[in-house]
Amino acid sequence: ARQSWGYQDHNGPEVWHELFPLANGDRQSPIAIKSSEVKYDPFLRPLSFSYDLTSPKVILNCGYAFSIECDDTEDRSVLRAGPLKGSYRLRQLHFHWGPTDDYGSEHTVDGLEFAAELHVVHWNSEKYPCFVDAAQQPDGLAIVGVLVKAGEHNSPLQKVINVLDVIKTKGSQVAFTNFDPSSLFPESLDYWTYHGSLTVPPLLESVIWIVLRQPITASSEQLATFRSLLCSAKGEPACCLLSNCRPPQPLRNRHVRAFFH
Ligand SMILES: NS(=O)(=O)c1ccc(C(=O)NCc2cccc(O)c2)cc1
Ligand SMILES: [Zn+2]
Repeated sequence: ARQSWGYQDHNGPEVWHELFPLANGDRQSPIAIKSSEVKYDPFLRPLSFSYDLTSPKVILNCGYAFSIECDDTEDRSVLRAGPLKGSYRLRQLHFHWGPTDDYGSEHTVDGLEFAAELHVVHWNSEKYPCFVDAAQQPDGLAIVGVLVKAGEHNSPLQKVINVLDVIKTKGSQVAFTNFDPSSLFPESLDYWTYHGSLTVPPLLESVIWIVLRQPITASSEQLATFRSLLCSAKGEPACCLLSNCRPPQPLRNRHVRAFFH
């Protein structure tokens, strides 16, 4: 069978459409946010989230990133309000990064690329019975995107970085709990919002994106640790996951709304 997808030339974002035709859809993510073209929407509300420290359960190397997987069998950690109707249950959080500190975010702002990007993934547990079902619906998922720029050491992030050496190879995982995902949020919860998709295959167009305006920082050393993860499994020739960011996709017939003036 054809190689599965990845981030190298032979299986990366430029050829995903061969296996996943949605890649050329009309509400794909990420996008290039142009602040001059966003529209302030007075009906948008402040974001409201409440995360239970014990929701995170494991951290795993899924081959294209590492993700902190949460127990989403009940409504213990939820995101509400903002652009959302109802409440969205926390599922997992993960990062995207690039080969150097000069780029690696997925969303860009006024042409600016950041070093990395955090995605906090939630699904509409009021309307749908599980994540997989919600992922098939236009209002099924809500993902908070946090831009990461190279700079000061990030101490809440260090708790995550400290375990990456234990999940070096694809498919490895380790227990990871007593962690508050909101400890990674910036002080301001100002955001842009638009309707988009998953940024990796299956690229489903089921995401209400909430991109925070204020970036967080991470040190160059912390960012370098991301790149030391392997996309190869144990026993395979080592292949570093140097980059796992998809470039911005056409905006097509979409508008980006701002919560702030
Ligand atoms: N980069 S992203 O935040 O858009 C993102 C979030 C979640 C996922 C994800 O959960 N993928 C696995 C998946 C998705 C839909 C249906 C499935 O059965 C599995 C992928 C990308
Ligand atoms: Zn992501």
